[in-house]
Amino acid sequence: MEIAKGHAPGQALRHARHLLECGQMPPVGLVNPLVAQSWQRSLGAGLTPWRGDETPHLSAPQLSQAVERRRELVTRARPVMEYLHAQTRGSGSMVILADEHGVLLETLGDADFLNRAERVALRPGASWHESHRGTNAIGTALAEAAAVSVHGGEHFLDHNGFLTCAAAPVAGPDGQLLGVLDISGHRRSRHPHTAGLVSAAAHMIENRLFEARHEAALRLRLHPQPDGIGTLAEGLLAIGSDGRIIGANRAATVLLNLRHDQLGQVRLGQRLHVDLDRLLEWGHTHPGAPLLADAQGGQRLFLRVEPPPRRHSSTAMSASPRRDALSALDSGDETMALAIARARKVAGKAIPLLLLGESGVGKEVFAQAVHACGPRAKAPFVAVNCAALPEHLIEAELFGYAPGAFTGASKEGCPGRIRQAQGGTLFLDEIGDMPASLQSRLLRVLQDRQVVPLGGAKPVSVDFALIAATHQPLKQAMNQGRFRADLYYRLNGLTLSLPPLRHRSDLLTLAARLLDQIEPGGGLALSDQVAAAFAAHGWPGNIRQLANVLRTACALLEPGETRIRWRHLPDDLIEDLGQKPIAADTLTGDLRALSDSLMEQTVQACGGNMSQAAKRLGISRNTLYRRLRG
Ligand SMILES: Nc1ncnc2c1ncn2[C@@H]1O[C@H](COP(=O)(O)OP(=O)(O)OP(=O)(O)O)[C@@H](O)[C@H]1O
Repeated sequence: MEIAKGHAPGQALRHARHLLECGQMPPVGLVNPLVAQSWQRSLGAGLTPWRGDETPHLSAPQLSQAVERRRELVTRARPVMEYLHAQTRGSGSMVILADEHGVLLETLGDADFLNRAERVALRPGASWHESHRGTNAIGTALAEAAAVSVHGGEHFLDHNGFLTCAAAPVAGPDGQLLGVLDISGHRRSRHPHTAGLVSAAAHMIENRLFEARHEAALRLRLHPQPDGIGTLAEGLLAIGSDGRIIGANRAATVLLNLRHDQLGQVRLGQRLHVDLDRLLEWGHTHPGAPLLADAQGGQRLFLRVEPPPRRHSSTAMSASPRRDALSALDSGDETMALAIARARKVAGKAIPLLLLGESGVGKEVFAQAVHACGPRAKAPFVAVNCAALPEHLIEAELFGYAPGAFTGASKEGCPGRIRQAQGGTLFLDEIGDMPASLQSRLLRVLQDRQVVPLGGAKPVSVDFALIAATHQPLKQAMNQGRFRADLYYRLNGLTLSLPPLRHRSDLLTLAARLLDQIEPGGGLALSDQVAAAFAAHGWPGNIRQLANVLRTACALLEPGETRIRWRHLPDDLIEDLGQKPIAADTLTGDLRALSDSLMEQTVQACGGNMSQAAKRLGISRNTLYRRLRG
């Protein structure tokens, strides 16, 4: 740690000490700035190079209390200290663990290099705080919260000049300084690698503390290089069941630009572009394999995912089952859950599915999920919107045509959508709008499992699963003669009605899932007021409308903002929501009154606890007080 300008290193230090002993601080540059600052602090504490502040040794009960207070640190540090001791055996040095006050808790090693008085000073219970012993590696590492080496005359007290010491602080998983690890020996035994060894060992202890603290959580190991994972340079993250980062080691805080005081507040998605469900799935299906992810700052990091052990399945996250496309549509509504269960039973069987439901309830999404969960998943899913095509084109679109079959037809011909679905699933959307002339042709295809392209004589065999959908009451259309009865019965192997959004009991869960799809892991949520208004709204456009509203709202969020509030909603929706306020008996249609009333209700629900209510509402306590005062 010695530096010298115009002096040989030893000379510079001797000169600096001479000045110190004459009561002067040496000029800048004569000793390492860290040492100079520490000397300054030592003088400020009233010490002189000849006299420390010899605080009494802790008594045995006091020492056992101090050890008890740092039991976790001592337990995790001991094997690492033993390892260090093995590495330094025979070098005449000691491995020392001190607490955050500089009190020695444990020592290991050869004390032969010490005389009797010195042995007492390096026994557990002694304090090496800077204010007692001036500049020394343990005290100065604590004061600087950084790894420090102090050699010979750099020690403030003259009588410690025979020592060479290297120390590194040890922080807990929440960044709190817990203590310091040190190797001290006779100055003759100085070794250039000691400082690095101590720092690496302190990291090792920190990682052991981290793993012990977060053994039940989802943990991520990260590094810019795949080979860096598993080394002391790796970042460690612990993720809570709600997706928040609850623990990070020093390397992870640097890699993710994270402060320890942000732990528990920042969500993983705010630092890494990853989806929590996907991470968990990866961890289970690819144990040990690194996954590449982009950090917010643009850096690419390799992650190793360690899912929480299964025995801790009480947390929501670890309990989350691996989901396929159909169960991903189940967010808690009973009617949907029943539809999903029934669809799952017929997926892959030669039973046509007819999906009924208002526009935007997710019929096509449902059909895709049925396809994805069946044995035809690897073959195409082909959707045809029967209402969107002019009548004369539907025929060509569906059945295909031979080369030059009609004016404007391409020379190569066209296989048609039905043949494109070969082996997979044909989804006929808005089947209720299919012209009568085509209904009979479609019926023939379904009966014969053959297609005759327009202008072609030869029938072509086809094999596909059929799912049809309509927002029209198809049975009524059949009864009124607008839809062929025989086709109706061909289509409806199993009819499932998907509920409109206003009838779904899981609207808010669905909204939360949509938000997570829009910004995976971003921790976006509706404010309580908006959530309450959404839950009471009629949603004529169903999930399509909700998804669009949320997409726009997310685009309007300010950077760092995660709550969707009134100001993020389109004016026409706010009007609609205002016309249908929730709890109509207690509220007027006025939005201000609506939100005031919600605030009061929330305060009541929180038993008058304003902080809790403010947190739930996503506003500051001051705003809540101000609004309630009126
Ligand atoms: N479970 C869901 N999760 C996420 N988004 C969904 C879900 N269901 C539907 N959506 C979205 O809602 C929109 C409408 O879905 P879809 O096209 O499946 O509805 P539909 O009932 O077939 O509508 P239409 O009858 O008008 O064709 C799409 O943008 C889709 O992405």
